[in-house]
Amino acid sequence: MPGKLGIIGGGVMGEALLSCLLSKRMYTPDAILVSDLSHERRQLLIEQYDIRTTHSNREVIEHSDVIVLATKPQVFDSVARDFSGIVVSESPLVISILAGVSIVRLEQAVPGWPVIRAMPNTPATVGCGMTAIAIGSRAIAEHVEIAQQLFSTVGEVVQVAEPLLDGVTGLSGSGPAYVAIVIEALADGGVASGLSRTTANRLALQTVLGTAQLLQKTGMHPAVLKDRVTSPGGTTISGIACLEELGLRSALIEAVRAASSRSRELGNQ
Ligand SMILES: NC(=O)c1ccc[n+]([C@@H]2O[C@H](COP(=O)([O-])OP(=O)(O)OC[C@H]3O[C@@H](n4cnc5c(N)ncnc54)[C@H](O)[C@@H]3O)[C@@H](O)[C@H]2O)c1
Ligand code: PRO
Repeated sequence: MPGKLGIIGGGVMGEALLSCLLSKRMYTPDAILVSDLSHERRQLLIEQYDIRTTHSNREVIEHSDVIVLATKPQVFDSVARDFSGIVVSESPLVISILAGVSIVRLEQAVPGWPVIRAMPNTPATVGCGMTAIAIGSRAIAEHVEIAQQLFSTVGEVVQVAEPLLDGVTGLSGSGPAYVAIVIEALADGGVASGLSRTTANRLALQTVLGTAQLLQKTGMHPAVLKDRVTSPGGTTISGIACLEELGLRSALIEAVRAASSRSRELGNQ
């Protein structure tokens, strides 16, 4: 991908994108400028990735062909003010990963510039991310191509209509946290059954990874895989009966719904 990349907000997600884009050689360190208000974050990013950083969002805006907004949604109004009055010869593409902040609000903040909203997730750090993008009214095919290229470097990409991004946020955006809890809890179960913590962690992690890969590689429906593991009168059905009684399915459904609705709420603030 050509040109200069600017990232406003070098926190968890800004760093996740940055580290994978560098390791996949999509950008060289000298083509990236990151702004962050935190001196500690800037120092860490310089030491870790040998990139340039600044405290000034305006410097990033003036420097970049593609600008990724990666601050918390709660500080969006302040970041939006940094765009006002900036004159550029060619409008940069603005890609926002902020949960909830609508394309309309983004387009008002960057008058005349193309905007794309994206919802990536933290496995992007290791090139296994899942990102959904929604296209703003001023973005043309060339901008969509840039966003597709950028996020396909860090994992998979789907395009959705903007109203669906709240559901995406509740599922794949927040999902790594749910899956991490599942892995931790499976390992706890192993420890409760007498396994060492190290062995239990290893078993839990590889079980989740292997199951996901099996489903992905074969295209098998999850219910079919569940049935294949479950012998009549065997061990698995006892475990499944327990999960059903304690409501794992509805807990996960409600978790995705609650996170999606919080994403909508953040957008209305
Ligand atoms: N963490 C995730 O899993 C994830 C996934 C998808 C999308 N997102 C979205 O990414 C955004 C960032 O989330 P995060 O988890 O990386 O948060 P974070 O708090 O780790 O990072 C935000 C960074 O922005 C900096 N910052 C604060 N105000 C600033 C300002 N005015 N100008 C420049 N920098 C400023 C902070 O110092 C911090 O380093 C959020 O909008 C979130 O909705 C996060
Ligand atoms: N992390 C962000 C949040 O919790 C958005 C999706 C994942 O708000």
